[in-house]
Amino acid sequence: MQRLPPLPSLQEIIRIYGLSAQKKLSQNFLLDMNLTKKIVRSAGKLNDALVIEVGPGPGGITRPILNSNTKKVIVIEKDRRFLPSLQILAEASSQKLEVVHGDILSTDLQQFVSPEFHSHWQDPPPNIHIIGNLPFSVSTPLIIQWLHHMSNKSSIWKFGRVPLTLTFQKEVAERIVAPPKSEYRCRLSVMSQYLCDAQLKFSIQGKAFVPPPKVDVGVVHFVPKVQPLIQQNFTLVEKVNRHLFQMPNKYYPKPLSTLFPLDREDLVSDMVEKSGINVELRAFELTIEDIGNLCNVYAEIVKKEPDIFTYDFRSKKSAKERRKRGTLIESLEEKLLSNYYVESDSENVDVAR
Ligand SMILES: C[S@@+](CC[C@H](N)C(=O)[O-])C[C@H]1O[C@@H](n2cnc3c(N)ncnc32)[C@H](O)[C@@H]1O
Repeated sequence: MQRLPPLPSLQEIIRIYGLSAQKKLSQNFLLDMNLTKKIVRSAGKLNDALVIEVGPGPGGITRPILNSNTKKVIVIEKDRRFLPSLQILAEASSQKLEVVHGDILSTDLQQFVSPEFHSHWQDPPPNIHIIGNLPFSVSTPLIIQWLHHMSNKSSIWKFGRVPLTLTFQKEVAERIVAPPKSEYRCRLSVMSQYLCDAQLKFSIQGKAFVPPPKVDVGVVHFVPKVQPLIQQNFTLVEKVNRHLFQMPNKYYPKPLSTLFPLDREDLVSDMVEKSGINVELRAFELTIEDIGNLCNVYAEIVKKEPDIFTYDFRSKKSAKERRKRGTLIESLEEKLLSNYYVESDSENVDVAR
């Protein structure tokens, strides 16, 4: 097994290259190698794997990845100040490591996959792993972008059910894995869980980072499901969820009603009746199966009346009317995640902003 030769410590690398953490890039480094090894272990067995690490910074996670008997490692880093120190790792790894300078939000990962790693969607996941400890402002829009790609089997998901191991602000990690009735249940829970098996592996206290962020961090492992639990297109599922979770604590017909113009209450009744879901369930109590039923009925309606899909309850006129009727309430969840969701309903929308 090829291991890295002795190298300067991460602290020394940071000092030698003057790598101060930049606030504008939300750089918080993990220098405790026990924790970086634990993150890498939570990705699973990496023998002979192709690993893509996003946001390597000074290389605290990259080192244990290189020491895990991996075949090829690609790191994608936006801040060019880290490139020389990552290059040292590339040389020490006999060029097993390839350093890419770029922004992960606009990088199509499929370019890094050679045919030997391809597999089919129905097969067990390919030996490709994506790992990253990114700034929170990047990891949330990124997971939404990637969930969208998984749903289309596009980008790197052309080559099978590539798993992800990513860090998030702990509260967001808890939301990703939250079951129905949990106080953390939100649209990110549903969007993640209808497409993936998502597991919160462990948490890391904020104070373990340098400099320490004000919040703790959760490490989440995602494996795409062979069969998504909702069989509708991502944009439609995202729209139904966005409406439901504007008011997670209200009986679900109320937030659902914002999907339709005010004079089309008949369609709300239609959805409730056809889905057969108890009207006394609140949005946060719905299971993914329930939400899947609602999406199916909504898709039927939209097929018959395509204009319904483009109806926007926040247009000036309807927003005013709805405010009067109390169906325009900003929830806490909305505030936390709103920056990470596009407001447009077009199919080709890039969900990362
Ligand atoms: C929170 S730091 C973590 C660094 C390192 N992975 C660690 O655990 O110590 C996030 C890293 O992601 C990089 N980064 C931030 N935004 C990025 C983007 N859009 N694409 C690629 N890298 C990015 C930062 O420059 C920084 O190196």
